[in-house]
This record gives sequence, C-alpha cells and structure tokens, in this order.
Amino acid sequence: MHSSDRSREDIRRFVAQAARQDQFLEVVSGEEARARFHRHLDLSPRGEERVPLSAALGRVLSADVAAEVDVPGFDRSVVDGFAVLSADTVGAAEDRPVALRLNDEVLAAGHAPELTVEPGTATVIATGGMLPRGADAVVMVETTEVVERPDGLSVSLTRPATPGAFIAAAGSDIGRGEVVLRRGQALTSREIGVLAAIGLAEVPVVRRPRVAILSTGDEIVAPGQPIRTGAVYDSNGAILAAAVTELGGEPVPLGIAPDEDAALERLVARGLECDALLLSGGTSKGAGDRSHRIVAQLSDPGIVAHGVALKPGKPLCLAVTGGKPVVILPGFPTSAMFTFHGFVAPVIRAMAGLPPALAEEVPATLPVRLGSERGRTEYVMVSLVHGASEDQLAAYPLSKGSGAVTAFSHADGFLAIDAQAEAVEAGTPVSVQLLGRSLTPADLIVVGSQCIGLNAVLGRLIGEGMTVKALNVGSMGGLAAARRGECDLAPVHLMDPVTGTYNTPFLAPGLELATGYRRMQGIVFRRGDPRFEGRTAAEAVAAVAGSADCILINRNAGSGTRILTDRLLGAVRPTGYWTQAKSHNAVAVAVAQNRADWGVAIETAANLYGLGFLPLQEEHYDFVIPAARRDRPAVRRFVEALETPEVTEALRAMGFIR
Ligand SMILES: Nc1nc2c(c(=O)[nH]1)N[C@H]1C(S)=C(S)[C@@H](COP(=O)(O)OP(=O)(O)OC[C@H]3O[C@@H](n4cnc5c(N)ncnc54)[C@H](O)[C@@H]3O)O[C@H]1N2
Ligand code: MOO
Repeated sequence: MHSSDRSREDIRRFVAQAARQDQFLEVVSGEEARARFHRHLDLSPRGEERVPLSAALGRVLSADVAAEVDVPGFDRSVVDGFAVLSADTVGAAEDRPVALRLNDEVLAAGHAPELTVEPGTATVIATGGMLPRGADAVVMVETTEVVERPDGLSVSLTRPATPGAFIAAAGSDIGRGEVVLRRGQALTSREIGVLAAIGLAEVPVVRRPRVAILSTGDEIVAPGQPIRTGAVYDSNGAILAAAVTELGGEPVPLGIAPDEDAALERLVARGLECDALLLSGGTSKGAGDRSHRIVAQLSDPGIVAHGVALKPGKPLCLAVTGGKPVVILPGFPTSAMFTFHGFVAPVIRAMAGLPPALAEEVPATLPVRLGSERGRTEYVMVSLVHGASEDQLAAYPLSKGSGAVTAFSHADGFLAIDAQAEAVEAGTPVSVQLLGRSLTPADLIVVGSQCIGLNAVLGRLIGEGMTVKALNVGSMGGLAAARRGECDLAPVHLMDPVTGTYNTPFLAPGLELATGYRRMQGIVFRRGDPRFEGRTAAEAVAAVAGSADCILINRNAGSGTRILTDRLLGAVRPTGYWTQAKSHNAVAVAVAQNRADWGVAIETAANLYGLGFLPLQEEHYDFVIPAARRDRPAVRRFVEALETPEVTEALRAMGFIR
C-alpha cells in the first residue's frame, strides 16, 4: 500500500509501528518479564513413568515411596557368637563362669532357625543370622570359651548379656508402611540404596522434560569442525545441553541454524515438538539477527517480553506458545548462561518435578572499584578469596564481559549492582549469591599477573592434590591484593622506569619476594617481513618509526611491557601507538592476523603464533609473598616446587629463563 493512499494520521501510526518493530527492544524489568512469562506457563511436572532401579540415578521421584517390607526383615545378630537367653547369664563372672549347652544347629545368615533356645542352652549364630525362638541376646565369640564335656559341647560365659544385646530388631532401619522417600526427591546413589533395600526393582519418576536447543548464526561452527577466520565455536549449545541435564531435563540438540528464515522456521517447528525450545543468538537488532523475527510469528500468546533491564541479558526474548516456553537467549555465552539460570532453569526444574533451588548468599567486600551502566541492574561474576582473617571474604570481579565463556566456570557467585548506581567503590560490603557448588577455600591463592609458565609449577601442585585458585588481575592488582593479605602469592613483573629494576622497588613492608623466572621481551612481527627480518630491535624501530603504513599494536598503559615500549620509542610515536592490547597474546594475534605489523611481547607468545622475534630485554616474573603467609604449607610447597629441576626444565621448554 502506498503511503499517499493514507491519511496523515494513518501514515504517522504506520511509521510509529514500523519504527517500534524495527527498534531494538521495549525493555522491561526482570520481575515484570518473569511475571509475564509465568502467567502463560504450565509449571507442573511433565507426567510420570517407571524406570528400572539401574536407570534411576539422577531422576526425580514422582510419588512418595512407602516400604512394603521391614528392614531388617527379622531380628538378626550383628556379631558372630551365640544366641542365648539373657536370664541364663545373670551373675556370670571370671571366677563364676556360666556354661550353656550348645544346640545342634548353626545359624548362618539366610538360614531359618529350627530349634528353640531353651533355658540352659545356646545356639551358634553368625553375623546376619536370624535370631532363634527363645533367645533374647547374643554374646560375642571373643568373650566365650567352648568346653567339651561328656554330655556334649558347651559354651562358657564370663560376663552377663543384657537383653537385646547385639541384636538388630526387625524394622529398626525401615518399618513396613513407612514413607522412605518423598515425591520431588532427586535420586542419588544414597537414595538408590534405600530403594533397593525395600526390594523395589522399578521406580516411579517424573518424565524428563524434553528441551530442544538450537544455536543460531552463520558464524557458529560445531566443535570438532575446522574453524575459519571470523567464525566461533558453538559453546552455547553444549553449555545449555549440559545445564538442561543437570536440571533434570532431557536435551534435544537441534544443532546450528544459519541466519536464514526457511531453515530457522523448520528447526523451530521441530523444536516445538518438545516441551520447551531454547534458541541462542540473533535476538537483537543487528544485521542477520533472524531468530526473534521467526519466534514473533508464534501465537497463544507468542512473545511476552523482548528486552529486560539486566546486564548481562538485555536482549532476552521470552515467548510462550500453547503453554510451552520458547526462549531466545542472547548469543554472548555469559549473557546466555545468566539469563538461562535466571529465567529458564526454574521452569525446567518445575517441569522436572524439582523444588525451587535455594539461593545462598554470603557477605563479602569488594576489593576494587566497579563502574556500572545506569538503567540496568548489573550482575557481576566474582571469585571469592579469604581476606586477612578467615571470616572475611573478598569478591574479585571476573570482568571479562558478556562474551566470555570462562566467567561462569571460574566464578563462585555473583553480585548485583543497582540499576541507578554508576559505580561501587572499593571496600564496599556486598552480598554474593553463590552458584550451585559449595564454597571451599583453595589451599593456595594466587592473585596477580598470569603467565602460561605458571602452569609448570601450579600443575605440579595440583597433581599432588593441592587446590589452587588463580585470579588474573595484573601486576598492580596482585601487589594490592598481597598488601591487603588476600592472597598467598602475587605474580608480578613491574619495572621501575627510573632504575630499570624489576619488582624489588615495589615491595612494601610485610611483603617478600620469591624469585620466579625471566621472560624475553622483544619485537614480534610476521616472519619474512623485510622491515624486521635480520635486523636488531633498535634498527627495526629506527626504520619503521616514521612509516605511515607500518602499524604498531601497543600495550595498555600501566603494563610493564608498555613501560618497556616507551623506553624503546623515546619521543617517537609510530602509527598505531594509541591502539592498546591487554595481553601478550592479544599483541601476537593482532600481528598474526595482519591488523598490525609489529608490537612488543614475550618470546613465548611469538612462538605460539609462529611470529618472528627480535629480542629486547629480559623481564623478571617474580612472586610477592605476604610475610604472614610465607610459612603456610602450600606457600612453602610452591617455593620448593619452583626450585626443582623438573620445573626449571619445563619452564625452559616453554621458552622461559631460570
Ligand atoms: N546496538 C546494539 N547492539 C547490541 C545491543 C544493544 O543494546 N544495542 N545489545 C548487546 C547485548 S547486551 C548483547 S548480549 C548482544 C546479544 O546479541 P544477540 O543475542 O543478537 O547475539 P548475536 O548477535 O547472535 O551474537 C552475539 C555474540 O555471541 C556469539 N555467539 C552467538 N551464538 C553463539 C554460540 N552458540 N556459541 C558461542 N558464541 C555465540 C556471536 O558470535 C557474537 O559474538 O548484542 C549486543 N548488541
Ligand atoms: O547485556 Mo548483554 O546481555 O551482555 O551485554
């Protein structure tokens, strides 16, 4: 229809509607989005099925289970000995033993007794043997002596037995009719044992909700496939399938859909045969974001919220069709996981018959300042370490952004920053919501600059059974953590720009230094580049410094490598000087992928990416240790391990100098 056919008012409405559709999102609060979602969902368990006991691990009971038998099923002896009448043993003593004539029966386990224990007699009984008629106690074989007499064998007792001694009564473990396990119980090996003990071969369990999982995006590649430049391995598909399983659901992987309507429509239709459908990626406005346009075609009621005022998670799209949840999670893995756990996990749990998860919160202190964007409640993944005293916790932000996949696996929990706050200052008390696992403090806490060489030592300690937590906060961050007593070791490589000396000038009272190793720093370039190949670092810098098309990739201000680069350059500012990478690897990747032509990094990084290397100088990578922690066993073990020939050899093999 041509716009000239319409009245001005019609045109205005038409444009407004089109603009709103095309516009990113109508953002609502997390609570509002959840309320709209739940209003249309059926959160009851997805029916019942019976499974053999051998397949019941991890399943959820759909009904209470009552015992139809007693456990034990009969009064039984819990020791090897003799079944007796306790009245016969009254007064027995070392100097006045009581002799009881042995009956012609041996009560092994599984044998139903035939003879009664009459006064003055006893019957041999094994552990697990059924107590015979007449007997009301068992005496242990160790406290008896068997004597041979003309009228047969007797057992001689030197101490009295109390009624009921060494007997486990029928039903004392589980009584017939007793409810042993309740509906909603997730079955672990412990519950399986109980079910077996009452003789159950089949168990009534909740049918697992089938959850279809679809990753979307032309750039997404399945793990195991070769990867082209610009492509990304599908981590969301694997994470979501595992998370669905953990929550008692059955994942139905639908693979990867390209950004193409027909394929997406077909896969969405297949997904709707399941109890729920999860997509990831393509939920925002970007070119090629198709998923939400396909989901928008669903009805009854279709999309209920698209856009929540949360970070991460803003582009979350929640839909319901005919009572089935259809959710598009943001493509960024941390955002996908966060919104999955916040909005989808409770729904899967309910469908799987599990009770709501209990969220455990612990108080902690924020050791560094955290900036935040106003307008969205921001959740920040944190790693917890004990402070100077055991009852204090410091919550280190794992600020790798929404695109990271490691944040969730490294985090102990997360904290929330109010939508209105622009920052949270260092030292602020915070409340950390723990992620599933329990908080067990690591034996060794390493906070500072991370280096792949560190694995040579830490890997060894972990192999010995030690638990290690290593947080990458850079040299300065590590030094500050050591000063506050929040770590055992802070790996640092800080050069004093005045003297050129490493690390020692930065020590404060109460801090000591363990010598680590050295890393050769130098210029990295693509092999064969004649501007660098065969020259010394100084010659190369002099040759390229004024060239407009020879691009440098610099390091971030404050890093040791930046200080070195600035010393190397003096007053010269080559092209690319203001482009900063945050790590040795990032510098090497930029050069390897031709985004830049040279940079300063360690030799190990150059080797990793097959780059040429012009040595500049050695950088000292040492360990700052708070004196108060020096004698902790884990710290001593670390320092010892560092000195071993094996570790030295492993470091040398990686290109480090010791
Ligand atoms: N102009 C705006 N752009 C963006 C906004 C915004 O408000 N305005 N929001 C940003 C936010 S917040 C997020 S989160 C992302 C999410 O966008 P999409 O859900 O549309 O996701 P994609 O664009 O498809 O992918 C984002 C990112 O994640 C990678 N990805 C996707 N799927 C997977 C997967 N299965 N495994 C691993 N990685 C995956 C993908 O390659 C992209 O790098 O949008 C911002 N943009
Ligand atoms: O809020 Mo988006 O979900 O990561 O950054």
